[in-house]
Amino acid sequence: MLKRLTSKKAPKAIGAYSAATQVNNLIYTSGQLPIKEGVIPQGIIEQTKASMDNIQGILTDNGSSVDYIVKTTAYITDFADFADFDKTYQAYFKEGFPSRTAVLVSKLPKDALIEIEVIAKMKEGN
Ligand SMILES: C=C(N)C(=O)O
Repeated sequence: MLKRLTSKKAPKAIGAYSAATQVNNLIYTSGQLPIKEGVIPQGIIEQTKASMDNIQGILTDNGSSVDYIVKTTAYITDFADFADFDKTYQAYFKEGFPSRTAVLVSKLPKDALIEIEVIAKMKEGN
């Protein structure tokens, strides 16, 4: 089973992608740019929060949550931001951290500093 997912808690796609796709009991989000209320906030801390809030919204709207994230990939444009990104990111997790890959990239859409995508399991019964 393959299902395209949407969420009112995440920004509208800026291109040809769905907020996420569900395959069996796994949700694959698209890369979430740090768009909050239509704008990209300043700085890596606020941008990390915005991307993670978007991910949280997509997951909770679709029968999952950040506690069910299996794997995260974070794309960052400046590794000088890494410590602030990491500290902000880790506050979203209560029971250990998902697997993660952090990748340095030269540029992101809308000149964002970060974009985060996740693979998450559905909660039992969803
Ligand atoms: C923002 C994106 N995830 C994209 O353009 O693919």
